Amino acid sequence: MNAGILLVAAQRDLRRSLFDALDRAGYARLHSARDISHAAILLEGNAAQEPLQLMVIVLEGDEAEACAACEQVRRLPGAAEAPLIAVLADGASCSPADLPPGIADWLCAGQIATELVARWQRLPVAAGTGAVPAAWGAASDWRCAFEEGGGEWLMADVQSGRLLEVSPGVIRHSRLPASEWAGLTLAEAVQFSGDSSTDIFAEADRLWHPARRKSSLGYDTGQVNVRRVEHGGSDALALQFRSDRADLRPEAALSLLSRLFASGSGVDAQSAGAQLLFDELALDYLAVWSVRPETADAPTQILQLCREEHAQWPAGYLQSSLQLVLGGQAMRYQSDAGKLAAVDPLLQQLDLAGFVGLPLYDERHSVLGALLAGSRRGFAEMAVVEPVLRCAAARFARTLELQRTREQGRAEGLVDALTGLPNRLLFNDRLEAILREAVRNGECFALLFVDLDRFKAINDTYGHATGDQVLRTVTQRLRGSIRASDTVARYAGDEFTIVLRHIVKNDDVLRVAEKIVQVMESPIFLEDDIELQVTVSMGVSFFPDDANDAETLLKHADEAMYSAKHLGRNNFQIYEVSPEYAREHGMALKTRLRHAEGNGELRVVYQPQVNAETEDIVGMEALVRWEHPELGMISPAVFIPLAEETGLIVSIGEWVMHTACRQAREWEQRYGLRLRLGVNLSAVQLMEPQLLEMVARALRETGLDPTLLEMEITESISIKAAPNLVENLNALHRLGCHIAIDDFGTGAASLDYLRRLPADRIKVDQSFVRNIGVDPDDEAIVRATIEMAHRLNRAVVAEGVETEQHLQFLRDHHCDELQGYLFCRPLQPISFEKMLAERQRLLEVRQAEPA
Ligand SMILES: Nc1nc2c(ncn2[C@@H]2O[C@@H]3COP(=O)(O)O[C@H]4[C@@H](O)[C@H](n5cnc6c(=O)[nH]c(N)nc65)O[C@@H]4COP(=O)(O)O[C@H]3[C@H]2O)c(=O)[nH]1
Repeated sequence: MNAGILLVAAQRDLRRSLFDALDRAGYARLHSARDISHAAILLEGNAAQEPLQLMVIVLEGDEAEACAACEQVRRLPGAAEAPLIAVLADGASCSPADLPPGIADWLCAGQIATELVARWQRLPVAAGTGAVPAAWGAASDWRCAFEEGGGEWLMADVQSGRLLEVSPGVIRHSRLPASEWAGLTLAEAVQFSGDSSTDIFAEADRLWHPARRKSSLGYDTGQVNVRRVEHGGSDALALQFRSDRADLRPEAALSLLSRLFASGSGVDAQSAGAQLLFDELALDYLAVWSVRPETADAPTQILQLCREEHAQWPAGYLQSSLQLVLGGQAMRYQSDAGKLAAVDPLLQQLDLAGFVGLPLYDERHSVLGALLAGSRRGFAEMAVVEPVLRCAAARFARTLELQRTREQGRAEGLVDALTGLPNRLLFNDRLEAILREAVRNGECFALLFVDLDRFKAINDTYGHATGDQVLRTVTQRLRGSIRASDTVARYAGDEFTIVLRHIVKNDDVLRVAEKIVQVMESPIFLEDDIELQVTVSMGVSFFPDDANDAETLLKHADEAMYSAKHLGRNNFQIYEVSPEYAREHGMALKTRLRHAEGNGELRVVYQPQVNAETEDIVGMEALVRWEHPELGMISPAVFIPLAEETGLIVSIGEWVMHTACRQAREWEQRYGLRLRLGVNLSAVQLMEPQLLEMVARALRETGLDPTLLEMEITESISIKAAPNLVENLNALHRLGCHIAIDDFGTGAASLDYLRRLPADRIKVDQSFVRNIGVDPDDEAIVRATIEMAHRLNRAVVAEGVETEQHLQFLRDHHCDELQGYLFCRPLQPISFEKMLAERQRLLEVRQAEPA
């Protein structure tokens, strides 16, 4: 039995690529972890310390960080002996040479899809770990190492010391036919430098030793390692040889790529990257050209390296190879580029035998330029040179594209001159950034597409100057209707776009949309006593409910805006998915949700609650997240209703309860802080006859003091419609747990709730808190709620505290505790723990200071 494969990568897309690569190859039991603590949680069930089949860890940062990460991963259950493959992330500043000992192999992040499985299968250690693919055949037979990939392996009989077999890699790289190897002794084939070879053979220690391997030119220097294996039923020695020869090998190519990627992406980095390619691939010519198909300008050379100093450079239009590449044709000549010389004066002059020409493409696959590389000797290892050049070409293309986008931005400006709002270009950029952040934090946001009704008529009747005044007034009104953290932009002539961030309930957005429609209805008074009324039609789409990407979200909001126009203008419409799509999408999500818990895709994050006066932490709310392998972080606002519909909420809720109680107990023991833990209970859970038993079990198994646990129940549950609700809550109260009423003020039964339920605390809903300083009616609700709760001896927590103004108001009105982004966002356990440790450190420093 083995415990499966562990994947550790901080970046979601890398985690995804690792998972996909192994999943596609048919490996089961993949534990995909964000970091070491997450990995520890996933391997928690591995108490028997079953060995892991493989561990793949993506390394970021410098050498010390990489070594620390490898050491930590080794300490996980079942990880001590498991083969470890390191992946160097693009940002890693450690080089392959710095990698700690004990790494079975390494590759670059960009190689995961193509290389990971092949490398794993090529790893000799893979053979001994059980569930390896059938292609490996009998685990004890080392023939697999000979059949897979291009590595250099030599196998010798222990008794006679004679070679049994050499891999095709040895034959290829030594340039000696198989017949030359047959019958040789190991000592004739490989010579160790320094040490006595017999000792090394005897110890078979798997360390890399300097050595020379026979070749057509005498010997190639390099390194060798030796292992004792069973081969074809008898004892054998397996030697793996790594040549130092200048010829580019896969390993050298990967190392080159990793250095290329580490060289950054600016213009200087581009020259440094080109120089690296030129030196390492031993090129005689390397050039990068740029072309702008939208203009009639001739292509320009942006970079050139050449060993021939006195070449007469023909103009670009005379270089037929360049013209072909700029026309989108890739060229690839291993050693016969000479035949192009007749038609290309450059190749003729440089006398190139090997030549590769690659178009540089932008995102839309238009040609932006060309990469040309040539060698007089030809390319011996074309199978390696070409992919390296392709990766380099993709990188040059990205830099070129970025430069052009920046130039375009500067030329067009990013801010609309009339209204001072971001223009379409800047808005699109911001929307992408908001989207990335929302994915990272599992947040929802709304996109509003606002179109002025009949604006053209205003322009035609009153002139453009009046039209401009109207647009400025509309801008002010839009800005006044949203929060500072939201974004409004002038998307085109009379179209505006708005992003409302951090939304918890879709109803909050509807309130803002209603408000915009209303404020627009007030007349606009212009110079010359002109009074106008401008109305808007608006469409709303939601992330992630309606789409996961910016383009589709905009498209959906735009479609909804057109339905608002069709419905008589001066209104807003929410994007509605077609019933079939909703059904399919919902079904697919539900199916995935069934496996989310088992697949380890659920996470619990924790948001601190602080004392309103001291701002010191007094509690935390546990909030669940679903890290879907394809869709990214899914907000509970999306999947809790699905979980409720399917009944899965019972097991998900139980998992959250256990995880959060265990975490709270751990922090309590480590920091001695008696932090209250708030856990949400859904209506479905509250009606469950086994609720009390489930909570009692979680408390018993984790050892958390019941008085530290607080159940958060939403006020929108109807007491009448929920059998067992009052009994369940009374029983939980008797157990010692606290009860908090969540979203207070949003339901119709607030007072009834307070009267009939054993509530200790109420949480003022964030839709009211958000409007402090904006809407006097909502301020009055917050004030009244605090007063009433205090009169009934209940404590009050305000949710969604985002600004200093909110804080001041709540303090002035004696709210007890606060929760919101002003203090802290919901945090992953590792970050929450860092915060607790930092708090403790500060306290200790303060105590140590003389009074
Ligand atoms: N805009 C804004 N938002 C803030 C701020 N401070 C906190 N929030 C968000 O407000 C929500 C507070 O949780 P809630 O009202 O219980 O509302 C929760 C709760 O009703 C439900 N939920 C979350 N976890 C669970 C769970 O484990 N079980 C159940 N049954 N429901 C859960 O999903 C709802 C949404 O949760 P989240 O998306 O995590 O959203 C959280 C939190 O991220 C702020 O300053 N500004």
